[in-house]
Amino acid sequence: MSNVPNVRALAAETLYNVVDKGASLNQELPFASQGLPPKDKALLQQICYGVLRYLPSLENYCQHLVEEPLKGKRRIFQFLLYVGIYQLQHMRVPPHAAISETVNALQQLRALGLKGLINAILRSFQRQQLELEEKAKLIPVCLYNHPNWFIKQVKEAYPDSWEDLLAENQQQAPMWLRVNQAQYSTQEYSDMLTANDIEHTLNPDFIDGIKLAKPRDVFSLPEFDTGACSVQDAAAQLAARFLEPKDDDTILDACAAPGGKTCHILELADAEVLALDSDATRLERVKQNLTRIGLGADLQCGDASQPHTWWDEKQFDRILLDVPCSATGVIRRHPDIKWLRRASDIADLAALQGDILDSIWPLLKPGGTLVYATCSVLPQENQQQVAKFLANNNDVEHIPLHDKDTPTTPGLQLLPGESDGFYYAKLVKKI
Ligand SMILES: C[S@@+](CC[C@H](N)C(=O)[O-])C[C@H]1O[C@@H](n2cnc3c(N)ncnc32)[C@H](O)[C@@H]1O
Repeated sequence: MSNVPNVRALAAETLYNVVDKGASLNQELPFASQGLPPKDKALLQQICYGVLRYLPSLENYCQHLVEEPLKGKRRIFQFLLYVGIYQLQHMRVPPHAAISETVNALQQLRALGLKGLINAILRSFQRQQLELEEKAKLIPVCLYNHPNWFIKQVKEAYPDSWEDLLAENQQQAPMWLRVNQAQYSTQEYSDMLTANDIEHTLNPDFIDGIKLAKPRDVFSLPEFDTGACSVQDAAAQLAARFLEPKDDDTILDACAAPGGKTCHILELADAEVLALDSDATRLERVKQNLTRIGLGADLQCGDASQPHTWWDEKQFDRILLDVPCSATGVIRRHPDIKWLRRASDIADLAALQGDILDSIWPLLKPGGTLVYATCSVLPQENQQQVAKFLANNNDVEHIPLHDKDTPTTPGLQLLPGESDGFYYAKLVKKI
């Protein structure tokens, strides 16, 4: 027996932990990938992402193909079936190899007795594929491969573009770099990439950013280890630019971990930054990121909605509020979000965000700037949140970020495409 773990078995276990047990893919994948050769790591990632992207269709095919649903501990074999069908439907693996490797996974899963059943179901899928696909397309959840509650909310919010948004969520997100302006200009780093034959493009809407033609290992990027660039989506790179940090400013980054935006602020200005986060483990990553780029900030573990527990009563020149959110703008990067989030989470998150915004506002100096940000596409967490804040407070001046940014429909909403889905609003405290 080979000592190399079977990737399909690992994928079935990972998916079972995410979908049935509610674990996050971000935590499960590195764990499952431990010790795998790079090629198998990439395959495991591709299969897990793919199954999560197409989960409702895969479930639907199996409802037609499996006489008795696999329940309890046997649920893991249901996920193995999804892994097999996903390969047959979407990957370039030759069908005989997809089926035999999936059946071989049963050895690792200690269920050789199911060989005949899994083999027969996958072969039935092959025979009935076209018919099953047509049937599934009649059900909206399977046609769009998103949960019903989310389809309904984006349809309401974006009556003209909701289908494009859902289709975009099914794509692989591009890999963007943020050039550390304290070390190189974007053009200088672009030239370094060209000299290293690394294909990429620039976009004037994202002045610190470079989009790679293909994802690659970060350590193959020039001077990555000394902080010349960082991996960060283009939309996320707008936060620090909208904040406009200046040398000697005092700045609060109130929901800072893992620190992408903290680092960007410090790359743009020699400012005094307090990076706050309520999660001590995630705060550790802010430290690691700062160390790599060679810049420093004060780190504080604390709750942004309870400033009296950590604030020294000195107001800040600028505040970045990158609040916890539904992350529905980054489904391309985290397809598990579709299945981990519930409709009821949105109202809870909006209440928490409102609470944080109200609690943090007094910490801003008169004349100071606050940037509110989420990686959500849902108005409840974005425009509606900020419109309510503007209506309830008369010491806030709303600063438009584009032509249609008004106090009743405030902010800039980016939808997934060239960048991730993100929302920004800029507020200044009246003097
Ligand atoms: C969207 S992430 C921030 C990403 C970060 N700004 C970056 O660019 O790397 C939101 C963060 O808010 C933190 N958080 C959640 N509730 C919080 C609270 N009540 N107070 C402070 N931080 C909180 C989470 O731990 C999480 O790290």
